[in-house]
Amino acid sequence: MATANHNLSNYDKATIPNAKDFRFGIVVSEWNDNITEGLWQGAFEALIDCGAIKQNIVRWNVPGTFELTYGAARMSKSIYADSGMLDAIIVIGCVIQGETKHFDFVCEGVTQGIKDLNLKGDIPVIFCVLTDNNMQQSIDRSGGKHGNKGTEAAIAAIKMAALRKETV
Ligand SMILES: Nc1c(NC[C@H](O)[C@H](O)[C@H](O)CO)[nH]c(=O)[nH]c1=O
Ligand SMILES: CC(=O)[C@@H](O)COP(=O)(O)O
Repeated sequence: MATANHNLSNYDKATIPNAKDFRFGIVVSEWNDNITEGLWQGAFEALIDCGAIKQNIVRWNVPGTFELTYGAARMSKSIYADSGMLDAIIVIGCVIQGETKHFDFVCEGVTQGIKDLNLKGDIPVIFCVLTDNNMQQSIDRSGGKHGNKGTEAAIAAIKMAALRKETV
């Protein structure tokens, strides 16, 4: 189903576990920050709406989407003295097609990198990366007419944190 037929901000709290006991890490790319800040806001607000505690949400910034993999890998190894390991990580980026093939390599690199972290690591890493043809498509998906992919990612993070807890 294309995003055009599925608003990214829609969720039913009755189908989502309470997030009050979960710890979340969010790694945010600074490239296209007019978009990534909107995605961050959507994710943060949805986590809080579903019961997460503000002190249990850790944010790190990285220069661009390609660095999200390293940021998530380092964050997954970080022990938070006051709360222990994280329960889920969300990586937030926005890649927009330019004049060259660089778009393809950044998108492929982050996709494979995050996939590998999910296969090899113990903490689920949620892929909140827009890979758009133009800025308008990114605007539409970061709080515009198609909703907010950050919201969608937050719900996925809660559900995967619950799955991880249930399958220990
Ligand atoms: N063009 C975009 C980039 N490019 C930068 C890379 O992500 C990376 O930071 C650089 O190659 C150094 O390693 N990043 C985005 O997030 N979005 C873009 O549209
Ligand atoms: C995704 C990118 O790296 C891209 O926006 C860079 O633009 P260009 O391909 O014109 O150098």
